[in-house]
Amino acid sequence: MVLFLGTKSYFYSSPVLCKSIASNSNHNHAAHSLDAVYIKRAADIADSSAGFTSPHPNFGCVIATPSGTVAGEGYLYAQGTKAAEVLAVEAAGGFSKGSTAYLNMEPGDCHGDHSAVSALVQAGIKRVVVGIRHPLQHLHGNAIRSLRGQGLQVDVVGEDLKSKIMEEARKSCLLVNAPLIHRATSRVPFSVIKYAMTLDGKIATSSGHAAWISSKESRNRVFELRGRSDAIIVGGNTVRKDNPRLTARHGGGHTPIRIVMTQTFNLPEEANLWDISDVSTIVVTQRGARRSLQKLLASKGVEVVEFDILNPREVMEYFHDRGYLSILWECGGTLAASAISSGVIHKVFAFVAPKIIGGKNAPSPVGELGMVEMSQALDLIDVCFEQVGPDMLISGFLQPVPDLVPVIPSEDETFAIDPSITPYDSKIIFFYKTWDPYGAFSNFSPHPIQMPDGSGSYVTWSSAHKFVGVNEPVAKDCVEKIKSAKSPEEAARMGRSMQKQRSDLVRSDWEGLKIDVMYRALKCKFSIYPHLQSMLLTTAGSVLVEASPHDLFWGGGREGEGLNYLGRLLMLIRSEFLGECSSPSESTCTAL
Ligand SMILES: NC(=O)C1=CN([C@@H]2O[C@H](COP(=O)(O)OP(=O)(O)OC[C@H]3O[C@@H](n4cnc5c(N)ncnc54)[C@H](OP(=O)(O)O)[C@@H]3O)[C@@H](O)[C@H]2O)C=CC1
Ligand SMILES: Nc1c(N[C@@H]2O[C@H](COP(=O)(O)O)[C@@H](O)[C@H]2O)[nH]c(=O)[nH]c1=O
Repeated sequence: MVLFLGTKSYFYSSPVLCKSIASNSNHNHAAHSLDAVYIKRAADIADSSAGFTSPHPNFGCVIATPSGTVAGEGYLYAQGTKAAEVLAVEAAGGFSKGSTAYLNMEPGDCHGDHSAVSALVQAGIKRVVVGIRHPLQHLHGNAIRSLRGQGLQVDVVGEDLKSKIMEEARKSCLLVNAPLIHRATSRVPFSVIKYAMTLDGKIATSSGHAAWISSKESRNRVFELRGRSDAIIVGGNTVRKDNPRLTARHGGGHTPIRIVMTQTFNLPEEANLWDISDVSTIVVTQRGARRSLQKLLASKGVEVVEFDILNPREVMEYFHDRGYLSILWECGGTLAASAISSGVIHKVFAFVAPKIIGGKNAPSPVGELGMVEMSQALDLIDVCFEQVGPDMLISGFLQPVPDLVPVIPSEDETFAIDPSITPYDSKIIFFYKTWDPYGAFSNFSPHPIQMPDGSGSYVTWSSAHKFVGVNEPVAKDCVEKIKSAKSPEEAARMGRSMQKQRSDLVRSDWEGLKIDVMYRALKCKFSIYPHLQSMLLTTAGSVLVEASPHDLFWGGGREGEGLNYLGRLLMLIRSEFLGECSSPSESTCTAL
């Protein structure tokens, strides 16, 4: 764990202890470290306006002179205000000439406004470092192309600048605009669930009283979280029990709208949420529920939206279509469970107060999820711990922030990989667990192979390849252990754990090699097990996607954010079999 410094953000807050974001490693790429620092700084300042404006793209720009000193900074305050780049160039004045501009995100330059690009060009900026490309398809790459076209050197993190520290810097850029990125890659807004619970895991007493569990400091923090959201949502029971206001009382700025989700419409006629003088309220309900009360609330100015099927996913898709980027769920455990199991929650903020209230029937933050074993628990990613007043705030992601690299191949791309797929008419076959109908496509299927490892010896599991040829006794020992692993899972686990403990033992050319090793292993597997080859051939015309929610390189991710290299290779091999191409791996590998 490491202290994550100097960041003021909705998504990770300072000072915090974060479980897996940063590393203590020596920075091998010294040349990158300054770039990384300034890209992170650009992400930090981009966040400055959040909470005071509706969640919109957050842009920050830092201008550093050739000697590495900051000459100017700027961030976009709101849509339509001066671009971050313009402000930074103005602040840097004459020092801009020959300097480097660091941008957390490629400028949008939408609606014909090219002010960001023009400002950088006219100021004589020599080099631009871009944290992430613009996530919206129609803007993706435009500004970068334009800057390059006008002679500036543009380095995009993750493309032109690759290293561990650059990867961390890039992550800051992804996080600061997570809601926008979600909008570009998903059909639901970015959703955060926040709750306050006692040390014994209760969000209210058995009678339903909850004011207050968390401290004043924590509640002030919630006001800030509200200000960073487009809407706050609660269930009908929270309205009945708490009569909440759900306003962002953080000293001005953006005020989110309030949403109530009720099936029965069994709501009070008088409630704080029906006072829409400062901010509006939308009640979403089941079609036909208590029309007379609907009319009464409508007469007070409350908007009522009826759904044929009222569930969190339908509701989130509806608000996504209405343009909402980010939603804060402040409901009780009943609705929370429903939202989590619908897969619409991306981040959790849990305020834990050092209090014990007890109560067998006192509610907890998340109701029934139907899980029976701890192995089913949802693991949070990038967990942060922060003390807020007397409370502990624990936050983390339930789903990774999507990467921006296009994912499951586009129709054109797929056609190029495998011409048997007709664009516009392709079916997607997902596989993941070995017991799925196409589970044999998984690398964990029980079909061992013997494949040459490049050093004259044979290995069963491709995981061993990443340590092959490394002249270190531990690496050699690891290769031997992986070779004798009982199952592919065990081999993969050993490989992962060794890589985690001793990343220096992974062969230096592994990144460039792993796709080829996987290709050869798959070609071998599907060559020597005829029934697997037949199964692969029966999928001709379909897109194959490994539905791994965790592995964003080999798998397709939960929401299609993964690169799906396993699926791509299988499609390639399928088309080779269909075209009766042969490959050397067929003759050099065997079944066990
Ligand atoms: N400490 C904390 O952070 C918080 C504590 N609380 C406390 O929690 C208690 C209320 O918890 P809880 O009853 O779980 O309240 P919820 O906020 O989860 O409300 C549940 C209600 O949501 C509505 N709903 C609509 N659609 C769905 C759906 N698909 N799935 C589930 N619910 C749906 C229903 O309303 P309807 O019945 O109207 O149809 C349901 O009864 C109160 O005592 C409150 O004080 C609440 C929020 C935060
Ligand atoms: N009890 C509890 C919370 N409860 C949440 O806050 C809502 C009340 O908001 P408002 O009326 O705007 O002050 C309430 O309905 C519930 O959603 N929040 C917290 O941060 N800490 C707490 O201890």
